[in-house]
Amino acid sequence: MSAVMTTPGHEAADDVLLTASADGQAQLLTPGALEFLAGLHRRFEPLRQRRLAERLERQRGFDAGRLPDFRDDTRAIRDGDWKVAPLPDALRNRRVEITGPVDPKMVINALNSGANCFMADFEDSTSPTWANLVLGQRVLRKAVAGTLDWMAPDGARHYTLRPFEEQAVLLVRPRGWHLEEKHVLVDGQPMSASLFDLGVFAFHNAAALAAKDRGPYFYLPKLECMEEAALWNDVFDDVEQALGLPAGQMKATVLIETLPAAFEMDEILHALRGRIVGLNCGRWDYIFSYIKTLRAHPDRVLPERGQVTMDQSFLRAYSELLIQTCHRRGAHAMGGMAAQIPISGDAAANDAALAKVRADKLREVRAGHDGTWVAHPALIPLARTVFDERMPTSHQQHVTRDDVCVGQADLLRAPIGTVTRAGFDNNVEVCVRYLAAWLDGNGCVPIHWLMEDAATAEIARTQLWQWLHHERIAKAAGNPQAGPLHLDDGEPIDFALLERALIGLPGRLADRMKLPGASRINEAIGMLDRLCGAEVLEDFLTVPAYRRLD
Ligand SMILES: CC(=O)SCCNC(=O)CCNC(=O)[C@H](O)C(C)(C)COP(=O)(O)OP(=O)(O)OC[C@H]1O[C@@H](n2cnc3c(N)ncnc32)[C@H](O)[C@@H]1OP(=O)(O)O
Ligand SMILES: O=CC(=O)O
Ligand SMILES: [Mg+2]
Repeated sequence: MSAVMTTPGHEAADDVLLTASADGQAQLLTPGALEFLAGLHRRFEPLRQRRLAERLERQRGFDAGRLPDFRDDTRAIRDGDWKVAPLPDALRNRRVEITGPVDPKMVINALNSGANCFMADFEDSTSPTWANLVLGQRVLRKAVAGTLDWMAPDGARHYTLRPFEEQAVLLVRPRGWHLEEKHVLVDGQPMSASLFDLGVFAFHNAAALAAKDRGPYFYLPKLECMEEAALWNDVFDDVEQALGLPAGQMKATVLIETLPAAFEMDEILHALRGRIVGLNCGRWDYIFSYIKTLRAHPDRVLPERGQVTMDQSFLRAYSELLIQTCHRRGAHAMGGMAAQIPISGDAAANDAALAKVRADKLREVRAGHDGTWVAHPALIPLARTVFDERMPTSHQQHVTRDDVCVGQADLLRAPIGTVTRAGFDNNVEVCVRYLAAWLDGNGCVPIHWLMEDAATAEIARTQLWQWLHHERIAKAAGNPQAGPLHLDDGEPIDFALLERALIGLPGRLADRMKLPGASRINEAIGMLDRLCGAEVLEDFLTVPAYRRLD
């Protein structure tokens, strides 16, 4: 193999070019690993591109007035009597799962947290700087090997892992199909971020996991249809063959977090039936996807973010359909993330936040979910108590929810509500602060004591766009009388309102210079202004933002 030298000291396999360098990269991206990644790229990139083109085509249909619906051509799958493969022991009891970005302290804290599972996240909560990705993969490799430790920079605390049997079961969430890894060029093309994240993790950890009677377990984000699930399945088959793993050793849990995917839950389970272990209600991306998918439907505008709660009927329908579908097929129906995190220094506010999380978990366990997510270790006992009290068995697949009857209209019904000035301003603030932190390498931040990540920020961004463009969209949809939307105090939602909110924002931020990503706030303001002003809604905030990273 003739190696191509890129950055001095960073070797790449034939026709693989690494365009950046980070600590420990040479031990991770060895010639063997790069050859493996190049193989994945060459075999699957054309299909990925086809699936992405189909997304655009599907969206063109929705923009022309069509509404998402259950497919006619897959009726036999929905009506058929089949089950997914049996679940591995390690993923039978998933009542509390903690999630978080992949820095060493987080990973150690999460694995030690007492949760049943830990989803190490390269997607919504990680800003994909090259340094973060390389560090994250190194950290996970050490975690699987049992050698991970971390010293706090001030030397005050040394973090080490609990014994393996006491650790949460590790699942990894690679980035979605829409993202590229620009630092790895194969034959001159950037490789898929999904294939990079999954490929590097599987390549380095499959053998060590197999030795512990585990496998590479993944959460798959932002799928839109069964063909995308089938693509993942082909990738898993290919990786298993290449690494000499038994078929089906790699497991998948799919996030149902796009509106189109809610109409294909059976089909997605079927496409991955040899390895899928569950579906998860990724509620934040789902709300974002609802807005994005129905952007050209002026009768389906959502009220402000705070009013779009899981008890709204379209979200209840989605989660109940997910439970019914999973339990019919022998898969777990995982709940999702409440955004509240513990509030320090204000006992009353903390009690109120925890009460909201408790109510959310209670709703999930009563509805029939087999487990749930928490964003913070302090929420684990609360979630565990709620599930232990009402779910004495390791899961509740016996709750078949035959009473649930969800049709197209139920999944699409827009909630009635309002947009307040505070809600509008909060969307602006969340977008700007999140984007600034993300550009600075931090993909998950607390803002006003709520966990904010790429999915929650996307809701804020797309809502602003949808409200601001409502009059134009409504006229294009055939309503020449349409006017702008209004705040509940009567002020029109227009670009003047946005400009005032953006200009006033820096002055409203207390201790601005201490905020994560403080130095990039003006850049984030400029980006949000452009994203909101564009006639065409950008599909993902992280795509233009990624061009500014590294
Ligand atoms: C929509 C979705 O996709 S949801 C999934 C993606 N989002 C997530 O995973 C959110 C993960 N959560 C987080 O990143 C964090 O909880 C934040 C950013 C919201 C808040 O973090 P912090 O401000 O550090 O919280 P806080 O100071 O209260 O943390 C206390 C301790 O808990 C640890 N901690 C907080 N959250 C987590 C977590 N998710 N996993 C592991 N440890 C955690 C902190 O590292 C800290 O540890 P230390 O005492 O050893 O220093
Ligand atoms: O990934 C989870 C979500 O809610 O989005
Ligand atoms: Mg998500």
